[in-house]
Amino acid sequence: MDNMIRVAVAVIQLRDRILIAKRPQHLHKGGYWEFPGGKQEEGEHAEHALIRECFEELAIIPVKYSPLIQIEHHYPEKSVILDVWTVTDYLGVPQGIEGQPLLWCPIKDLEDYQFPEANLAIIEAIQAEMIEV
Ligand SMILES: Nc1nc2c([nH]c(=O)n2[C@H]2C[C@H](O)[C@@H](COP(=O)(O)OP(=O)(O)OP(=O)(O)O)O2)c(=O)[nH]1
Ligand SMILES: [Mg+2]
Repeated sequence: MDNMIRVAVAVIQLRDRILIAKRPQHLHKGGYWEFPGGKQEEGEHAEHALIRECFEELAIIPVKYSPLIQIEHHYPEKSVILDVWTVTDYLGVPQGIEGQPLLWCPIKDLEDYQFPEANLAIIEAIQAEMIEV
């Protein structure tokens, strides 16, 4: 489908925690928790979108990252392909550059937060693949 929106999503891991952010109220899925990220631009490589979104939303630069999962999801109002990456090292200290609240959530507690529907599969992948250290 050519009206799919491709989204780069960063699962930023520090030991047994993942960084989550609260989506600004005025956006699609506003008020839900999310993994930082955003829309891939026309002609942009997926990795570049990941790095750019981390910088724009958190002021960090990922240096160690790998693909985790790709999810196609159809919301009533739009269809997305979430291109999800695990980020295990980065430069800088994450800050909510767009005023979004940030939280380092223990991996085992992720299901206690309200995420968009498509994120269920991401949380399952995190809990299945990430070894708690
Ligand atoms: N960033 C992010 N987006 C998600 C997640 N789960 C999920 O369904 N989405 C959807 C919601 C949005 O429709 C889309 C991401 O768009 P976005 O609003 O973050 O895009 P963006 O940062 O480029 O922002 P903008 O273009 O609206 O300024 O993907 C998630 O965990 N993180
Ligand atoms: Mg975003």
